[in-house]
Amino acid sequence: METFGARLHRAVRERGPLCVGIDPHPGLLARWGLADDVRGLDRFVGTVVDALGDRVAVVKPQSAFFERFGSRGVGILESTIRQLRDAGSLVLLDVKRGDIGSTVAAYASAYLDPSSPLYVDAVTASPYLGVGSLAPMFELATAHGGGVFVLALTSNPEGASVQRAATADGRTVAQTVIDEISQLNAGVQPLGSMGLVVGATIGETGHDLSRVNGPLLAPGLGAQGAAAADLRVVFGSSLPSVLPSYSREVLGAGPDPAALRAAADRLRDECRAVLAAG
Ligand SMILES: O=c1ccn([C@@H]2O[C@H](COP(=O)(O)O)[C@@H](O)[C@H]2O)c(=O)[nH]1
Repeated sequence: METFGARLHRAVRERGPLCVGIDPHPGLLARWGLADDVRGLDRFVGTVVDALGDRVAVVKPQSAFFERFGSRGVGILESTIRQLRDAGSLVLLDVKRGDIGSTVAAYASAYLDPSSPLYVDAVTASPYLGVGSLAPMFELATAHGGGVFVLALTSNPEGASVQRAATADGRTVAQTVIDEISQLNAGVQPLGSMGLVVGATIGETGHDLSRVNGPLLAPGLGAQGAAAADLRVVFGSSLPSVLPSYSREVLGAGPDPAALRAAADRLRDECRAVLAAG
């Protein structure tokens, strides 16, 4: 069985370094001329999948925008996941789950067990009940070739007061998360399957990402103000492991499928140039 790290490595080589988020904000539905209801959601997501599913390495549905329509929204999420996987994109579900270990085990089976209707290639997870509490996710992901992206240094300004707080040994909270994930990926080739989320907006923070040996998801590009060139400052020598992620910046180009594709291609090429120069 091929690991998630290996599958991601191949997808990025074949399709380029880009993750596109599916975040159907009410404002975007309106701009696309769609109603803020389940039909509008279905049309919006269908257009994105048809336009991008066969050319983008990773697609990241944001679960919140589906959940807000209840069971019918979650039903659309299920079919979206299936269609994206059929089209060849890796699916990273942005759900930021975290809890005590026994509950994390249930989240793991919801997203990382191939028999689940919401089975995806990877999920985002929150480490604030302790990275160790996420062990059932790491274990199920490893067993089935999946991945987990753990929040480390998030793109929002409010994150810093928690994530950069000092622990008893002097490291920041974020650095302890980074170090624990690095241990899980140690020695794995070509890339570990346990990733981190590090926002492109955060600037130079002095955190050491050099031993992560896993993918670094970089949200915050575009709508939140960061540009591809900022990746250099944030990631330095870790640039080759960065997976740049854009949602509204791409989705705002719709609903014309050709315009969606052009936006994704342009951002992928910009990021590829920055990552290659690193
Ligand atoms: O630190 C983080 C972690 C996750 N996100 C998520 O990424 C997208 C960003 O959307 P844009 O439209 O590109 O701003 C969204 O789903 C967030 O929940 C993040 O922004 N920062």
